[in-house]
Amino acid sequence: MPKRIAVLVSGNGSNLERLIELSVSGFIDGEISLVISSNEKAFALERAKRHSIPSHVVHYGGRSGGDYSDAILQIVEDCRIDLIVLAGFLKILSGNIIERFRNRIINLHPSLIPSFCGKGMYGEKVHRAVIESGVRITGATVHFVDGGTDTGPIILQESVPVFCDDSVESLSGRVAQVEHRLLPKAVSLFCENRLTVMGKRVLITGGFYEDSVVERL
Ligand SMILES: Nc1nc2c(c(=O)[nH]1)N[C@@H](CN(C=O)c1ccc(C(=O)N[C@@H](CCC(=O)O)C(=O)O)cc1)CN2
Ligand SMILES: NCC(=O)N[C@@H]1O[C@H](COP(=O)([O-])[O-])[C@@H](O)[C@H]1O
Repeated sequence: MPKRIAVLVSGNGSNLERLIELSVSGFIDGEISLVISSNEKAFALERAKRHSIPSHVVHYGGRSGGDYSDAILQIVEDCRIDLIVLAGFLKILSGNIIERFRNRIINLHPSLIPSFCGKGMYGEKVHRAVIESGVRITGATVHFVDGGTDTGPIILQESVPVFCDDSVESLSGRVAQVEHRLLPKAVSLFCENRLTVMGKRVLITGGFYEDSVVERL
C-alpha cells in the first residue's frame, strides 16, 4: 500500500513540486496526500492546487509551539498520514507530534549539519552565513526530526562547492539542485522501508546504499 505523505511548507515549494513529480512518476512509492502551510501566501499552496492536492493553512497566530504542533497533528492523523516531510517549513515542531511521528518526520536543511543550522538558520540566512564564513564546502542534509532543531538522525547528505565569487543567489541555486535529488531519494527509501534508525545513525538497507561487508570486498 503506497505511503500517504504530508508535505509541510512555508514558501516557494520547489521541493514539493519535485516530490509530486516523482510520486506521480512512480519513483516514490507514496502519494502526496496533503500539503500544510504555515503561510497563507506560500506559492507552494498554488502548486498543491494545480495538482489537486488538498491543502491547509495553519496560522501560528501567537499560539505556543505545542498548541501549534497539536493543530498540525490533528490534521495529519485525520488524513491517515504515514510520513511528514518538512520542505522549507519554518516552524519548529514540538510536543505530541514528535513522539507520535517519531522517525516519521523528515526535514530538508540547506547545509551540511551540524554546520550552519539551528534556531535562526533557514533559507537565505544559511547561505549568507556559509559565504561569510569562508568555508569552501557546503551542501544539503536530509534528517529525521526530533525535539531539537536540526538535531535528528541524518539520513542523507551531499556536498556542494562554495566558489569565491558566489552570491547568496548563485549558491542557493547550486544547493537547490542537490536538494531536488536528495529529498526525493530519502523519501523513496522511507517508502520502501529501507531506513532503520539506531541511536543517532540511520542504516540504509537492501540495495545500493547498503553498508554491508559484501560492498566493502
Ligand atoms: N522539532 C523540529 N522542528 C523543525 C525542525 C527540526 O529540526 N526539529 N526543522 C525545521 C526546519 N529548519 C531547519 O531545517 C528550521 C526552520 C526554522 C528555523 C527558525 O529559526 N525559525 C524561526 C521562525 C521563522 C519564521 O517563522 O519566519 C523561529 O523558530 O524563531 C530554524 C530551523 C522545521 N521544524
Ligand atoms: N532550515 C529550513 C530551511 O532553510 N529549508 C530550506 O528552505 C528551502 C525551501 O525551498 P522550496 O520552498 O523551494 O522547497 C530549501 O532550500 C530548504 O533546504
